[in-house]
Amino acid sequence: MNQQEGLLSVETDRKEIHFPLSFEEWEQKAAGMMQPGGYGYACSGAGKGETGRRNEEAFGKWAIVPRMLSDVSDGDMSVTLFGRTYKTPFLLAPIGMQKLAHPEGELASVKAASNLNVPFILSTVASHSIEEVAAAAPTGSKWFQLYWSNNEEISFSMVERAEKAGYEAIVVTVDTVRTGFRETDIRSEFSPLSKGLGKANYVSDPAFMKALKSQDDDAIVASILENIQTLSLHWRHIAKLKERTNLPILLKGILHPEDVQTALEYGVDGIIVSNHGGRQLDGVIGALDALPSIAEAVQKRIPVLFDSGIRRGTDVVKALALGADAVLIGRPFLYGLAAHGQQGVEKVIEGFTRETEISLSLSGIANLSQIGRLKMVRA
Ligand SMILES: Cc1cc2nc3c(=O)[nH]c(=O)nc-3n(C[C@H](O)[C@H](O)[C@H](O)COP(=O)(O)O)c2cc1C
Ligand SMILES: O=C(O)C(=O)c1ccccc1
Repeated sequence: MNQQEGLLSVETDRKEIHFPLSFEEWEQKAAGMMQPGGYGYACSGAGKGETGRRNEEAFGKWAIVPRMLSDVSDGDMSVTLFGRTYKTPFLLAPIGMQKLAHPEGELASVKAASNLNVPFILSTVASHSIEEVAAAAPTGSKWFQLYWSNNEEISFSMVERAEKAGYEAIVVTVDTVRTGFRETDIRSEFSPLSKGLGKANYVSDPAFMKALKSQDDDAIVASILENIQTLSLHWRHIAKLKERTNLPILLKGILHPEDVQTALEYGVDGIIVSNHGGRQLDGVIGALDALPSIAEAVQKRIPVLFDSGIRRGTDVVKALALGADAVLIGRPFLYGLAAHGQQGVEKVIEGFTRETEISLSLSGIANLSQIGRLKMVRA
């Protein structure tokens, strides 16, 4: 037995399960569980992987200057987003086609998120539909991530379904007007959408089915591929969406402070600083390096969330100290799902919770409202 694995173990029916602890261990375990094409799709990035590496390296270039003698006995890391309070500053990032990782797909991860009071963001290209995911975790907080469809009636229809099913926010991903140049997938000829793994929200959508010319599998896949790439995506689409829903709208993939100004003018309710985990445009700024100027532009008027490179609790503290209100956990939970299903996702969230709590105490921060006391310097 690996000594570190032993630190996080539970007994079930006298059979002990040993869970990985660090991100690297989860990733290694997931690699052994997933099909090579699927794992390659999940772990790799666009181009030569420059941005993917930069995302993780960015954390090492910032150092925390902790505060002492601060009485951190009343530790509280709760956060309030759009009127709902969560005990931890985490969300699960929208990750498409989770059946690639585990047969229970999104149903396992939404249950884990719901059990631990973490909002779950369902992808447009999920393996389970908006309604199935809502039924699996009726009381958990759920948000819906929208890939704008070329046929916008489909977008509005999905948003309406999400609203009806009790989802609490719409996340419009703006960095994916087309898929990035992903060499790993080109080489392995891996296309999960073509396999039909991301069709659940489409085939259950009346507007999509109405527009479909033929109902055979190839036509469905072709129509999804056609709809998902909206090169014309523009602020005017956000204005239209605003007219169609009362739910808060967040933009995921903002990196430039001037886009924040425009977002505020369009009445956007939240920003997610992200470069899609280095999967879209290679060569872009590390997400953490973009965060301070975005937070500066937002001036606390709307929530700023963050993802891309969060691997452990100290990363969470750094992102919060640099201006994020909460962070999205991406690949770490996907690997938890691949390795141990729902329980794996729970273990990953618990690991983040534990390390973040310890790190905040040792930084001299009892309550997240005091995070501004923490100085960050270039390491
Ligand atoms: C396999 C995979 C699928 C993803 N699918 C989506 C998606 O459907 N919609 C979306 O907005 N982002 C998607 N993302 C991006 C994540 O939401 C998030 O931005 C990214 O994983 C953050 O990087 P990290 O996981 O390296 O921390 C996906 C990421 C991965 C790894
Ligand atoms: O793979 C991804 O990162 C992703 O977001 C995506 C984009 C288009 C289709 C399927 C998934």
